[in-house]
Amino acid sequence: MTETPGIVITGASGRMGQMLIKTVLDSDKARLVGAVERAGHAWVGQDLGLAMGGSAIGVVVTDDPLEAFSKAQAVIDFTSPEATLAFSKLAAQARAVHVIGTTGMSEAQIAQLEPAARHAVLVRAGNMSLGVNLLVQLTKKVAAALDEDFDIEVIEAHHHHKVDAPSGTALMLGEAAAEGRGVTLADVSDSGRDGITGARKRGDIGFSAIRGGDIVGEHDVLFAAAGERIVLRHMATDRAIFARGALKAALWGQDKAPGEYDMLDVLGL
Ligand SMILES: NC(=O)C1=CN([C@@H]2O[C@H](COP(=O)(O)OP(=O)(O)OC[C@H]3O[C@@H](n4cnc5c(N)ncnc54)[C@H](O)[C@@H]3O)[C@@H](O)[C@H]2O)C=CC1
Ligand SMILES: O=C(O)C1=N[C@H](C(=O)O)C[C@H](O)C1
Repeated sequence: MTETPGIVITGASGRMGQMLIKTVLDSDKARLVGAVERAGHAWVGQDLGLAMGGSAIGVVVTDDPLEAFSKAQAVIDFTSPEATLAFSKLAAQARAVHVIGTTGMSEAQIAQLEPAARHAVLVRAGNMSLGVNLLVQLTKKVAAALDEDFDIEVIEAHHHHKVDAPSGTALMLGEAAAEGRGVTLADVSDSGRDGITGARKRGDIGFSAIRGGDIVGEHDVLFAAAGERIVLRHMATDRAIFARGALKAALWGQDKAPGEYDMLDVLGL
């Protein structure tokens, strides 16, 4: 019998790291073969199960990503832009599928993933859930059907720890709306309104961010015209939806040619 793919989780102690570890441990389609944390983190050198407050599982948390990746068929990475860039090179070296959930990457950082994608499969998405990826397609469709009499606004809400705005999901939805309208998001994006901003420009796609408490992630795409409004909404109440999507991507990537992919490819949407 062939072994199931071995998975390494980076950012093991994080909100998503811990959810991903539970998801892989619960799955009969994959094995957890490594867990990576940043150098100096209290979990490094500890058994992962004990560090998470349970019983020992025989996986020791390491701060040496290459050593961990060399034993794996996939790396699932929800960390920070800088860490993700470094991991992309090492995952490519190990020929492991690199599933990237990290958000807040600049255009320049995203461009720097390209050399890794020549040697390995990269799957990157600002949101790995089935629901949001369906919403992306719906947004594109609705935007294509309506003209600029409908103002498009993307409104997102997240927990108070989140460090980037607009969220990766909001940007995916904005891109989808722009694509549906046949425009480039960078030309029409309007975020961070404050002060005397002037009236809204026709055709702009606006972004607003709410941060508070333990909100997992909520996204509205509002199409507002004179006399009527359409609201497309996704509400995440459990981070398991992102972890399930990421594991699906890691398994999907096993027999794919090197290159950059997203969750629409994985889900066939
Ligand atoms: N694409 C998606 O579906 C989703 C994406 N995210 C994104 O995932 C990222 C992480 O989110 P959270 O888990 O909430 O953050 P978090 O702050 O709880 O976890 C990040 C973890 O990465 C670790 N880390 C940072 N640098 C590292 C390095 N060089 N080596 C190893 N570990 C390192 C930190 O120590 C921390 O444990 C964010 O960018 C967030 O927006 C979150 C949820 C869903
Ligand atoms: O940081 C988070 O928590 C989330 N980040 C992703 C994003 O930036 O859209 C996905 C999800 O909304 C949760």
